[in-house]
Amino acid sequence: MADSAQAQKLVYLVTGGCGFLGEHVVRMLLQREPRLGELRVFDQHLGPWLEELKTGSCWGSLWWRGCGRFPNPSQAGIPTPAVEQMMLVSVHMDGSRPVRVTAIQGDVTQAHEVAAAVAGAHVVIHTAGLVDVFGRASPKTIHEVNVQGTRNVIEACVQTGTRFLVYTSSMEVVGPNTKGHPFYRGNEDTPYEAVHRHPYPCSKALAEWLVLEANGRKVRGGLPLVTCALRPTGIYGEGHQIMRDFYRQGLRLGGWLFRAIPASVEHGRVYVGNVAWMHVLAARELEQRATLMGGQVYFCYDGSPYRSYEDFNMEFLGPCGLRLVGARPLLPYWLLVFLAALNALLQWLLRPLVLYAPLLNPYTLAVANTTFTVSTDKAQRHFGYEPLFSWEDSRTRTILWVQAATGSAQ
Ligand SMILES: NC(=O)c1ccc[n+]([C@@H]2O[C@H](COP(=O)([O-])OP(=O)(O)OC[C@H]3O[C@@H](n4cnc5c(N)ncnc54)[C@H](O)[C@@H]3O)[C@@H](O)[C@H]2O)c1
Ligand SMILES: C[C@@H](CO)CCC[C@@H](C)[C@H]1CC[C@H]2[C@@H]3[C@H](O)C=C4C[C@@H](O)CC[C@]4(C)[C@H]3CC[C@]12C
Repeated sequence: MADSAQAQKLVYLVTGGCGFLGEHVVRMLLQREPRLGELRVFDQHLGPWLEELKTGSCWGSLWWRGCGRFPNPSQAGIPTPAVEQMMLVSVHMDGSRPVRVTAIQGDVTQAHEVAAAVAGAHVVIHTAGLVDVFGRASPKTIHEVNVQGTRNVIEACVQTGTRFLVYTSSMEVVGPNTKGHPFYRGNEDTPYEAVHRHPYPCSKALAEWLVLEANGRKVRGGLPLVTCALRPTGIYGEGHQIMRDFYRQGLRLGGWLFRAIPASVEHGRVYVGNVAWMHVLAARELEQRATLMGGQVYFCYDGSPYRSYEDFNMEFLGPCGLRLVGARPLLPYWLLVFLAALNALLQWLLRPLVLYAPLLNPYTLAVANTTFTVSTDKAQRHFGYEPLFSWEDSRTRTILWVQAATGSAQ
């Protein structure tokens, strides 16, 4: 955004700001976005850490909770959301600059709630999504949240005059595809047959398309909307629940995990802090580099090594005391396929009675068992992204988190 506006304080909205990635984006903005004046954290479930922030060393002043009125709702004639809101007034890390943080409990599927939250924001980072590859939610719900929710965010930007939108997409909009074709260290231009059947990747692909297609639409006031999409591979780091689940499973099995996937199958992984940093940088640069970045997609990458899903997890779980048994998969692949299909059948049979949603199903097996890694520098070339955290830092931080998060489980 223009140099003359150096002193201008910007209003950011992060949807899904209390999720695994969203929390890191929120914290990153507070730490690393000098022009942040107000931060709106929009989520269906507000995290308790938001309240804890006010007592942290970098936060202060006052906060209040209740049915507060949203600060700027009437600007575009948008009604205020009928949701509980929590408002925090904070100071920035260096103690020099006040940043207002407003937590908004809301649902992206509700257009009026989204519009009220977006009104008056300069930039929207849309990370809210229903991440479900285990069959916990219905395909309809996944579509509503991921596709209709994204449509609502776009329409809210158009109606209220917000010009900059960064969307958290996923590697899964590309693949692995249903045919199990490897994507070996590919980039944004690598040809690949992107064929999806599962509701989650289908919804992410459709939502990404909506976001990219909206680039250039005129927003209220007549200026064009500028959008881009970031595609993380498998994110890891502090707050990664599946990593914690694997650790707990290993503890239950006496400290052992059993190899199911060949070590030669590479699965792309990226540290959450670097993904968050990429979002902050992309959002910051969208105005200045609108022509270059508008309508573009970027894989999220960093210095994390190329490994199989299980070997990569062992980088963290090993130092926490777990061992991965077997240089090769202990079960033949056909048996895994059978077990995955059995799980799917059981899920279907039991659905009227109980939700059975194990980690292993035909889709997760296919993802874990198909090479999908990226090698690109597009984000560096387009908006100057360099990973903020080295592999060593990312690894250490994740290990410390696993140890702390699971301390009580031991
Ligand atoms: N975790 C990964 O490995 C990964 C990889 C690639 C892309 N992504 C994408 O990153 C984004 C964040 O994923 P995550 O792993 O942090 O998941 P998450 O479930 O931890 O976070 C998603 C957040 O969105 C919120 N949310 C869900 N439905 C909502 C609704 N209807 N209204 C408002 N908020 C709602 C949730 O409450 C949650 O806080 C998602 O869009 C996901 O598709 C994740
Ligand atoms: C076969 C099992 C033996 O141990 C291992 C199953 C692991 C799976 C549960 C996970 C393997 C790959 C993961 C996915 C991947 O990292 C990328 C994703 C993209 C993102 O948009 C959402 C999450 C996920 C689909 C992630 C989910 C868990 C895996 C399928």
